[in-house]
Amino acid sequence: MLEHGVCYGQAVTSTEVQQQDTTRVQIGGPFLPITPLQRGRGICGPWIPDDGEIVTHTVSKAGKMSQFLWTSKVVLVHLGVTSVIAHIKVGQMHAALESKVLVVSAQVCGDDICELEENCLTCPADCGVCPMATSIKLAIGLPVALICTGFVLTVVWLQYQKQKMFWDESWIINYNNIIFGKIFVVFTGKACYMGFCSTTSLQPAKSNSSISRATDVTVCTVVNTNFKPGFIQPGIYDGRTVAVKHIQKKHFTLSKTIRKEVKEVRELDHPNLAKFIGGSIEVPYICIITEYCPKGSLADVLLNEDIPINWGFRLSFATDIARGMAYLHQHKIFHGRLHSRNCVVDDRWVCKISDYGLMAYRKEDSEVLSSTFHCGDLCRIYSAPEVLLGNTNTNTAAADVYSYSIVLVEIATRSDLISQSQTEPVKLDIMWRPPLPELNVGKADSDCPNQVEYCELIKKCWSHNVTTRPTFEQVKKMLDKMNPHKVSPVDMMMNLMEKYSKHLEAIVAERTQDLLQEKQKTDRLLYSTSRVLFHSSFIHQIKSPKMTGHAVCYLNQWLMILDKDAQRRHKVTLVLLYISGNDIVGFTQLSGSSTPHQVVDFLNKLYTTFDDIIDNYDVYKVETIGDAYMVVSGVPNENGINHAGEIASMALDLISVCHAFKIPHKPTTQLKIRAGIHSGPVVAGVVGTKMPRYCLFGDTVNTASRMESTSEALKIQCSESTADLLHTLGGYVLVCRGTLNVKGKGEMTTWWLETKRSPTELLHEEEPQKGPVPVSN
Ligand SMILES: Nc1nc2c(ncn2[C@@H]2O[C@H](COP(=O)(O)OP(=O)(O)OP(=O)(O)O)[C@@H](O)[C@H]2O)c(=O)[nH]1
Ligand SMILES: [Mg+2]
Repeated sequence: MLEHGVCYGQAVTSTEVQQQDTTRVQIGGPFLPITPLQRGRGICGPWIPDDGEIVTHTVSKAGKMSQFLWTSKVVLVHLGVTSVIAHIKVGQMHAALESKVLVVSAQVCGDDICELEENCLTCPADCGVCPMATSIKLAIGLPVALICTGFVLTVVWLQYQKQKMFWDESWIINYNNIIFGKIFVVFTGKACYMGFCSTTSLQPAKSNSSISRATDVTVCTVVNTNFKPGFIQPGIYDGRTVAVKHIQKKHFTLSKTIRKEVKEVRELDHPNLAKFIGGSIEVPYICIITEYCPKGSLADVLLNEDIPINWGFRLSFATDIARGMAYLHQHKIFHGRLHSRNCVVDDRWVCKISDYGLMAYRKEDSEVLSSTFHCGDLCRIYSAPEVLLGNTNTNTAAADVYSYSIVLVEIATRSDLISQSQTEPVKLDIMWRPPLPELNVGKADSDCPNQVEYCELIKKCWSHNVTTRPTFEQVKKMLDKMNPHKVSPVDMMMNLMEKYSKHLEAIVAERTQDLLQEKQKTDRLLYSTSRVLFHSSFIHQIKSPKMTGHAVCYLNQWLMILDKDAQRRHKVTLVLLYISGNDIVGFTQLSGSSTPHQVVDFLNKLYTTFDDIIDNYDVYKVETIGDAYMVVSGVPNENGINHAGEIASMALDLISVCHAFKIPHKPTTQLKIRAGIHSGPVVAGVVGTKMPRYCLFGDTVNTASRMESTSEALKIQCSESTADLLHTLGGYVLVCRGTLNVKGKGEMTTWWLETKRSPTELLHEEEPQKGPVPVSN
């Protein structure tokens, strides 16, 4: 059984192990490769034969670990649970120790041996790095290739676009497609503004072009003498308003230079640049079409004293120009003609640079190529000294900065330096500078927030030393520093408008107060007048909330309201009282024998007494004409059949008061009045606009009048219809007068109204009266 021994002394190499197809196992501690019967090499056993029998044997020697030969370890080649039996011989004593161990495969990555179980993925250290899979190669290579191709294509495309843009002629506008309105020019004494008339008058341009254009040129030449040969005309192109700048050229060639210029300006896009839209190249309608800014040029805005421009606005304009110019310079475009008329203000109060670039395109026949400003000598004030001296190219960044300094002065002073220069030839001196603005410093809106820095900026910008002039980027920063809490122009405008509206509100409140006071006065007047003219219920009606919207003070509206009343017929009772001096002498005689003053005094006293009485009844005094006093009941407020009773009771009161009434200037003369009452339908309404009166119309009025005229002094005559109503109401004593031949009416039975029984009298009556009151003839 112990035919195989374990021998020590020499370890095999891994190559050998591989070659010998052995398995290395380790049961703790250093391992030994096991090879079957390598006796020749001094190493033997233990080994496990193929039959699976687990047999091993070793001879142990005691000793220290360091002495090498102490171990009794057995190296097995069988995986799984196996027994390790150690036969130990100490002297004569033999001992066998068995230990069960689990033998596992030991793969060591990093031993420079690529085991079977190992591969490039699990152990690249031993087996080497796997070659890259084709899919990975594709996954990496494809995007890289795509990116590279994309890049190349983009470059090519950009180049193509550049070339395409260069040759592209879509910007060329057919002049016929521009619709022009009539130009109007507003003189403010200092500046001219141009704008549109109503769009209804718009006509296609060419039809009347020669005349209208000539006129337009004349207008503008007159206004801006010598300043500009061209002019800006607003027009409508492609549905939007555009600024059309005509160029006076007899010939036009779309040269490469012009194509290049156009391409340059078409590529520009900045909120502070008036956008180039296109141009017409058809002689003689050569023009450049740009975005139209409705507020006009900066000069127009600054010189218009009606526009409140606080310092927030001014700095905003200055910043806008600096931004636009910085953008232009960034694109290597130098303006060369920067002045306040080439800065335009849009409807949002944003300042934009106009007339930039396109030097060859806009060059007019009359211009010398080298000249910069169209405005000639007068525009010299904007030209940098080095330009005037001809030392440098006309279009330089520094020259633009110099021009900008003059614009800054204009912004600060709101003055027209060009007009002033006409009277000050000194400005033709290249050393000339406008005086630095004297600005108010303070916290108010109208004050410059930082006068020193603003003037410093101007000085730097117009410095004679070109190199010390700031760039527009620096100018922007300086302005930002000056105006740290800047607000957008629209917000500023809103603030201004808010202030303005508050101011307006105060004015409106004041005016409203005045109006209210006036209204109160009118109401008072109206009340007092209407008390005379109308029944109080009308006034109430008119002033009721229902009538809101009808201006109380407008009499015509009253008439409308009251006229509606006329559409109805009312059942009313009317009394007409007529004054007669005595049986023989009527009112005419009475007034004939009295002074007018006495008559007025007398009537006033009488009617005041009457008016006091009628207040106690549901009646409405229709009118008093001379000696006639007409009262009605049943209108405007209907009251069933009570109108007869109300009028009857009132008439009795009036007659009784007449008994005691003393005519002031004839105290001994008994006042005698006649009264006649009739009930029937009337139409009520207000007629006329002058002294409008609530009048009653209808036969009832005539009949009542007949009742009065056929009545007797201090008596009340009633028609049959009134008598019937009074009988129905009860309590009235009526005596039938008999039959009367009434003019226009024929035979009429009439009644005298004698008295009215008091409630107590009525109670004491043993038998209540049935039917009509007993009548005594
Ligand atoms: N409302 C409005 N007015 C403009 C516009 N552009 C120019 N203007 C006005 O038209 C006037 C004439 O403009 P231009 O023909 O360009 O002449 P200029 O600007 O004075 O001078 P150059 O441009 O240097 O030739 C300007 O002074 C402005 O008052 C605009 O877009 N809108
Ligand atoms: Mg211009």
